[in-house]
Amino acid sequence: MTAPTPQIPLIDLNDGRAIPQLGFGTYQVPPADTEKVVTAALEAGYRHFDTAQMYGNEDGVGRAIAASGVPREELWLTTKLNNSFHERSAALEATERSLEALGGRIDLYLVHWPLAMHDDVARVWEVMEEVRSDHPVDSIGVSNFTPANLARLSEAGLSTPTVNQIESNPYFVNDAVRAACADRGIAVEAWSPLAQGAVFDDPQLTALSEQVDRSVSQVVLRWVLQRGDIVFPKSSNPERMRQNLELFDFELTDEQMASISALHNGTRSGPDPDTFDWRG
Ligand SMILES: NC(=O)C1=CN([C@@H]2O[C@H](COP(=O)(O)OP(=O)(O)OC[C@H]3O[C@@H](n4cnc5c(N)ncnc54)[C@H](OP(=O)(O)O)[C@@H]3O)[C@@H](O)[C@H]2O)C=CC1
Ligand SMILES: O=C(O)C(=O)[C@@H](O)[C@H](O)C(=O)CO
Repeated sequence: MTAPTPQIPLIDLNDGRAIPQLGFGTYQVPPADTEKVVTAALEAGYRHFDTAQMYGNEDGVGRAIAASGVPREELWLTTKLNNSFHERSAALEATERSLEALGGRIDLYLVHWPLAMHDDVARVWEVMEEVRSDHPVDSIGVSNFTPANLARLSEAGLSTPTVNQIESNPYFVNDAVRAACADRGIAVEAWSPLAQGAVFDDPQLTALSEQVDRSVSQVVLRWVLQRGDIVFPKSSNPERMRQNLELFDFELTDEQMASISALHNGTRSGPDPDTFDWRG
């Protein structure tokens, strides 16, 4: 039995398409559990899923979707080109594998990490443009791109990515990169919005959650939405999946928003894009 999907706002992309602002993340969902977890998320009402070649769980996402009976046009599927596949022929092969796993169509395909310490980001972006022209890949974007990486694409005369998926949470607001994206008309997707669980130990967020009578998770996710970013929390727990969808019947005041942003202390939950070059 599938729950009615809540009214989730759409964010306009610079290629004329529109993406649901709230979805479901699948990092650290083990491949063996993914079909079950994504099935539970579909039942909770999620229709937008974020996966990646790096996560090794695209097959499970695809199986859950195929078994769900949810019409494909009601879904949004994002996946990401892995770090070891930036070179053209490897990228084309990896894209074919992702398409096969995900049922033949990708809504949004991202360059997962820039690897700018080794490669010219313009080269992988040219490959992404080719993929979009020649494959059932509707929109292309980037992830973990710095302002310098974005500038390199425009200097090379290439198209503007639709989105930049970057770390953003109360401890690492990432506002300089968000501003660079806004200047270029690039939508921001906020990864690890809950700082991979660190927000739950925060006394100030606990106090605010008691004040507004919402969970800490709901308060933080609402903060992300009111900042205008796209977000896809991960949970393997059906009750928490449902809770993370219930974000559209309350609002944070400007003062409450500012108090969350003031928690920024520069602590990342994940790697720094200027140095991360893992190639699995
Ligand atoms: N492009 C990139 O480089 C990256 C992209 N991402 C994307 O962003 C998504 C979200 O980020 P992610 O790193 O997964 O971390 P999140 O910030 O979404 O936090 C996930 C953690 O929070 C817990 N949690 C979730 N909801 C609740 C709740 N309501 N109450 C209590 N605990 C909760 C989960 O535990 P439990 O499962 O037990 O509920 C899990 O431990 C990823 O899944 C992935 O899709 C993430 C990192 C990097
Ligand atoms: O989740 C992702 O999309 C990531 O790229 C990160 O998890 C990254 O691979 C990492 O944190 C490795 O430790």
